[in-house]
Amino acid sequence: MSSSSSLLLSKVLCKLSFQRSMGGGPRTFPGGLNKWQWKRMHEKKAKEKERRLLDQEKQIYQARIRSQIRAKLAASAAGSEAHDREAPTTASSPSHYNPMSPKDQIKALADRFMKKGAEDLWNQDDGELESESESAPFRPMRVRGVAPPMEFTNVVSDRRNLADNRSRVLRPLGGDSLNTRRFSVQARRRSGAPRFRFRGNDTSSSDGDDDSEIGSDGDLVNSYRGGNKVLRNSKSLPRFNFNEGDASEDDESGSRGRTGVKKMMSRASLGSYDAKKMRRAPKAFEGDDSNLSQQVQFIREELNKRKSIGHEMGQEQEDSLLTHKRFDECGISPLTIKALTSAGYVHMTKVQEATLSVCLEGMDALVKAKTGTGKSAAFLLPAIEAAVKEKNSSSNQRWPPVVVLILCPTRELASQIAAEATVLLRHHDGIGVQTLIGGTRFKLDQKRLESDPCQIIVATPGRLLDHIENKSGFSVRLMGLKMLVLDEADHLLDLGFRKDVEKLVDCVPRQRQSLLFSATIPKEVRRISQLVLRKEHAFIDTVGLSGLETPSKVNYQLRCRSLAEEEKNNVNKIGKGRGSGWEWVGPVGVKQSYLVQPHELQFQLVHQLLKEHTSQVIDYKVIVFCNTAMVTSLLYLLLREMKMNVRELHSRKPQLYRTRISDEFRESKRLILITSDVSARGMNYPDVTLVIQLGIPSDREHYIHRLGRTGREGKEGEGILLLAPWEEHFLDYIKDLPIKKSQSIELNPNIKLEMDDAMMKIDNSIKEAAYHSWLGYYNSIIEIGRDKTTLVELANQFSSSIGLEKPPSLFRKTALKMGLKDIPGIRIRK
Ligand SMILES: Nc1ncnc2c1ncn2[C@@H]1O[C@H](COP(=O)(O)OP(=O)(O)OP(=O)(O)O)[C@@H](O)[C@H]1O
Repeated sequence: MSSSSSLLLSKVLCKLSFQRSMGGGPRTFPGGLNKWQWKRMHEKKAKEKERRLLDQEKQIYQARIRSQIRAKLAASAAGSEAHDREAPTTASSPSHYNPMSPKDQIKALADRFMKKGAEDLWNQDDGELESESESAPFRPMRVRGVAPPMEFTNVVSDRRNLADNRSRVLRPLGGDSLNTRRFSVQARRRSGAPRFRFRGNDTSSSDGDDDSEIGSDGDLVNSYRGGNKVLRNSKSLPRFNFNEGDASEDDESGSRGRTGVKKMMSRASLGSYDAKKMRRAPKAFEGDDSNLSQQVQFIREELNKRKSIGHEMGQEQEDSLLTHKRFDECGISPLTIKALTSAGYVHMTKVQEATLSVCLEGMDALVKAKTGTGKSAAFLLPAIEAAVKEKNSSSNQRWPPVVVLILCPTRELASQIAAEATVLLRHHDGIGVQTLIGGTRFKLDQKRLESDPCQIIVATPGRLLDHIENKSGFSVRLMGLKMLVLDEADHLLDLGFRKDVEKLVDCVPRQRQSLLFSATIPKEVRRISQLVLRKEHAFIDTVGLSGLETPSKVNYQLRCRSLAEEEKNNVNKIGKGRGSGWEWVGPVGVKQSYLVQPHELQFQLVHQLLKEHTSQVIDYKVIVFCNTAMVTSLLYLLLREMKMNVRELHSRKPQLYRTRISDEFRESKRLILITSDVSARGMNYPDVTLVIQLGIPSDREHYIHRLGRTGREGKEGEGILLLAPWEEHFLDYIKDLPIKKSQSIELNPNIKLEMDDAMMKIDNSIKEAAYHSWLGYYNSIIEIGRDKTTLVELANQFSSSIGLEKPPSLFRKTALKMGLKDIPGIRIRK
């Protein structure tokens, strides 16, 4: 020991003994510092940290200014000279930015940074970065690797979207252009309405079920989802434009160290998709003698021609979910290609095209794509490739390590994904997939894991944790994990599951690839996703500029008809079919509408809607979503009593039953499924013709996912939301979606009598449970649950509408927990 260090040590010991002799608690801190030194050191550290953050903010701000100037310069280069001269001034003009000085701006940003939840530093309050210029040139490029230097803000935005016809006609023929892809971690355009939130109701049980319903004793269990109070602002966020001049912008806007490779799509390879075809200026007139009317006529024709080219191409792209890119172009192993081909997958869907290369490169990704657009295959293919790679590199072990772990929120979804993986793995010997889901015998899982080793596991979080905690060998197998996938990521990161997911993430190696997929990715989830993802991850959003997560495309259905018919009816025609026997018969896609009806009439309304639909659509297949398992059960029994062809599926049913019903519904036509939110996400039931949502969904995301059970793979579908008058406020949260009020339906009084009869036949215990779960569900909704007196009145109306003489009583403890103990109309169980 050197003399200086021994001196220091003796000083520390001396100080300690002095303090001990003075009595009281420890007065020294590590390194022999006293309280004040310790405090000062921390203050200094905090100041340093603050300064660093301010520096970062400053850089970001400067990058924004530079980016703005470049964007303006680029725009003005294409536009007028006058604009060109103004560009640098406009960059900082108050119309685009806050009228603050840069210094104030940085300070404001830094102040906000210190507040809770301020990680998303570039939100709408920062003022517009730049306008969503329609005239901004579309320049396809390829971005590889995003390595942001900062903890919070990393922006690499590729704004190639399909919002306008110009961009639509540019398709990634060569394979490298990702025109539907946008990369970013923060500073992203917000799609819409504020997040509709529940105050309570943990809607997920640990086994991954997704019902919000009463506890096992029939009592109301109201576990709180507190703390999630972040409201989303509906204002759109500005985004950065990338163009040829943006090479340095990547660095400046928070991605220092990133190796950006931009590939310009060759004009030759664009073939008929050359967007410039549309943008090219009309041929110049030569000679001065051409008269003005000729010129006008020429320009008109030219414009019409361009319009029709754009329309055809845009329509072609919109119509098809598939892109031109084939699976055999992207380095997937031949055996997987063989399986894909026999499953009928030749071309990629948009989300697959946008994500596959990134995921195959080993990068972490957060992916948002519409429901029913092939997200499962988009993560299964890289997962299979990871398993193949690992199998080739590792020796034959008796129990191979688990290479890929796929987490799903529900058991049915896990089974469905495992089934899809099995199909894709059919030609790969020695690579297996297994499910670990609740509701099955734990011992059986263990036996399967031992007898049938697998590299890919699809699991619900609760059961997976059981295995980790109770089977030591299993944790060892997880040490070889290479890829973690979260399907329905926003739901898995929501409060109901988050703790489990956090624990699971702690049990797997840090050196892994993580992929998060969902049709909905709210702002909070973007932030929380950092729990799982590396900082350097890609955010891939194929939902596009419309920001509509629902399959709400509006295209034109063309129906062939005879010319004679056309002349007779003089119907509305559009470009392509003009004069050739085509007519425009209106928009198709998923038709969304809502109906308002008091709760006591809603069952009857559902019955009437079902009757109408089943009489009109030959191969009908309908899903009716209820908010709780017990209301699902009641409606099912009621409709069954009324001789409708129904099935029920919710978390109160045994797993074997659930699997059987799920399989039956998948295979069938002419069947109605009454279900709770266990079927809301990810379930791929082909050809669902109608989705009815009974009552207010728990949030905007649930509405979208439930609706997404219809209109899959680009097919048509219909969604109807039934609301009570006091539930109409929910419409504010989905006002950006194309949902329209439906014409009111006159209810048949005879059906009412029939329904009352059927209701009488249902056991009172079912109705009581339905009442309890109804009360629990609505009590958890902030807007309704706040006014307890009204809530209880409404619940009592519901109770009498389902044929209960008086409202069922509650346990005192439950009433207390729900804040309903002294509310008039609540009966307490003695
Ligand atoms: N490349 C492809 N070619 C043809 N069909 C495909 C392709 N990719 C996926 N599909 C089909 O599209 C359907 C929907 O796929 P999938 O269930 O993966 O959608 P999703 O985006 O995960 O939906 P959700 O958001 O509801 O979970 C499935 O029937 C699947 O077989």
